[in-house]
Amino acid sequence: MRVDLHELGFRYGDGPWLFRDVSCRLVPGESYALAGPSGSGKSTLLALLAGWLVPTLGQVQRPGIARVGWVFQHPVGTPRRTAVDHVALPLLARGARPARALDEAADLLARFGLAGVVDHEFRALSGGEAQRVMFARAVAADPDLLLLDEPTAQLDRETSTSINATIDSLRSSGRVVVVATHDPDTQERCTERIDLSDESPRPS
Ligand SMILES: Nc1ncnc2c1ncn2[C@@H]1O[C@H](COP(=O)(O)OP(=O)(O)OP(=O)(O)O)[C@@H](O)[C@H]1O
Repeated sequence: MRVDLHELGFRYGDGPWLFRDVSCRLVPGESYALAGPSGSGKSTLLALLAGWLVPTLGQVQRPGIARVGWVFQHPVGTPRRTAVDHVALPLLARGARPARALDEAADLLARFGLAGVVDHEFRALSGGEAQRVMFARAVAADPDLLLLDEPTAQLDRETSTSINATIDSLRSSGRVVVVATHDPDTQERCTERIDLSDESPRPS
């Protein structure tokens, strides 16, 4: 199980190149901080890793990756569905019984510091809470490749620290984790860095 990027390049239409010649191998057990200034193409690279966009140049190969989880910076949920229902859904899809799925979903939400909003409707959540609900939902789906877009941008320091610890434990549980982030603490906590801002060395 791995993700291979071969001489990857991308531009939207005939716009400027966001990046070119990105080659690296992403493996389980590591977490990759995708760094670079605003507009450098971090979210675009996540979309390429997810297979939602087709590279302009080069290739993305994902041998052994069956499930991809992607947590957006500005998540969209079902407004009147509760937080716990959002997280229970992938557990039900994986065959859990309803009562068990709800219990597990509530436990996951507690792990993300959301015990207090388990029964709140999605539309009543703050931006940071909504994103963490979707993070918990992505984890519930047991992804091989987990893509996170600015997971700490909307959080206070204490919650960010806890999210960074969660990212690290997901990494060590044998998934490929890629985090687009401006947060120096998240970048520090990740085991590898892919920098879209310059020609700094990239993991091979
Ligand atoms: N669908 C699109 N069509 C044309 N240009 C786009 C499209 N999506 C993004 N862009 C442009 O591509 C560039 C890279 O966008 P992207 O969202 O990947 O950057 P980013 O590094 O994630 O930025 P940020 O840190 O602000 O989230 C930006 O200049 C953006 O305006």
